[in-house]
Amino acid sequence: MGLQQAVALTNEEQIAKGRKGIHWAELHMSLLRELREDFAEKQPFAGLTIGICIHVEPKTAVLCRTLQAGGAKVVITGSPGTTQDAVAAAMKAEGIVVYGQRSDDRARHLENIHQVLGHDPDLLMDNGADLAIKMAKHFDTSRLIGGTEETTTGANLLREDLGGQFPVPVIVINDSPLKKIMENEHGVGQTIIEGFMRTTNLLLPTRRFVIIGYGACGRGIAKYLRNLGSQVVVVERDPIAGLEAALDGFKVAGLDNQTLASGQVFITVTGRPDIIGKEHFAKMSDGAILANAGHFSWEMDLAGLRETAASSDRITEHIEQFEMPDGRRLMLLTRGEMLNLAGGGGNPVETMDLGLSLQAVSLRYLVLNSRSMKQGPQSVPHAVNIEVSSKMLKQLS
Ligand SMILES: NC(=O)c1ccc[n+]([C@@H]2O[C@H](COP(=O)([O-])OP(=O)(O)OC[C@H]3O[C@@H](n4cnc5c(N)ncnc54)[C@H](O)[C@@H]3O)[C@@H](O)[C@H]2O)c1
Repeated sequence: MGLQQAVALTNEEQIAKGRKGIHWAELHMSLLRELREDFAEKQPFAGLTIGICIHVEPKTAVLCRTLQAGGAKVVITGSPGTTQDAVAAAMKAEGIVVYGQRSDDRARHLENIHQVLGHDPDLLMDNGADLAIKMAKHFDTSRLIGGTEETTTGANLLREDLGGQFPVPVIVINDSPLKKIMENEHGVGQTIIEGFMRTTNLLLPTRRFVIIGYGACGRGIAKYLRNLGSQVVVVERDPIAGLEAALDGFKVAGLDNQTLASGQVFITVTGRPDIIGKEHFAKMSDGAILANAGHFSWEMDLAGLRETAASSDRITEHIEQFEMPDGRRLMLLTRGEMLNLAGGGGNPVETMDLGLSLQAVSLRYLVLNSRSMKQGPQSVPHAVNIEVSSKMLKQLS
């Protein structure tokens, strides 16, 4: 099938399209539907504003509706490159305040974060600590009750950049064993492959992948790829995680000359910056494909790649070709943004039902208990994990 011509939709058409996507997600999000009924009755967020930074797409729209049903004013922005404009239009039509659009870059994203914080939120739901760090540095935090943080990257930033100091409790959703198992491993594993297939239209069996980072996400990607016949080499800094990869049957190697020359696809998924740099680009083979599954595109030195390349050319919506001075071509997928979100449909609906229910139940927990909790980043309370896992187990079995 050839490329389809993009046709601009009217706002009404965008709303209708967004609503259909949200409807499909909601049909498969039984945990959030159940919570929505409970929240509608008990109004745990009555009079409160919840400031959110999370990908704007159908599943998070279902979460926003759930919080809205519980009495909250919901103000949201997405992450650069992942906002679905039709979903944003449908959310706005339901009274949710949405900032941002798909074409936003990092600078525009930071302006959107500022706008969300301008609504004086009582609760924060963050994805990459953008809201929390900006609020701690530039806004009055006196009315803040607490917050949640979705990602490993955000938790690292809170713990390292702010030294764990934040004036209210922040529940780190990613620390929940439930999210690690269901979303990071199985959700990301399945959908990074979907993103690769959709953006490249290439065969998986026999293709040589190098997965950098063998945490929950990397483990999922490596295992799903192997199940589909790909050859996988794992690069891992931590010897414990490396040992686990080896025991799971993968070749574990450094990002050395041999790995760089033989790899056909490199996927970063560490949550850390500058994992692949100029010295690595210099040794990759002609046609090597670069993709990222980690939260920020900073895992590859893209500025360095642009600087070194003799020229670059966008050859499809999602593939940019960089011609190096020696004639080799490197192919960057989805601008280095998360491949499963920027190039695919994002994590499977059921995994997000679990992750986003952890968010909703944690926010309710903060409203009821924040005064007795310690300040700063902390794990998901046991009671929240038990409530959500029991419901999910019932659904899946
Ligand atoms: N794409 C998505 O939908 C999605 C979903 C969840 C999480 N994430 C993101 O994916 C990233 C990884 O998440 P996770 O839960 O797997 O984290 P994790 O902390 O469990 O795993 C990261 C792994 O990377 C390794 N690592 C760090 N620096 C390295 C280096 N220089 N070389 C090799 N290995 C290195 C660490 O040792 C660790 O084992 C984070 O940025 C997270 O926010 C993305």
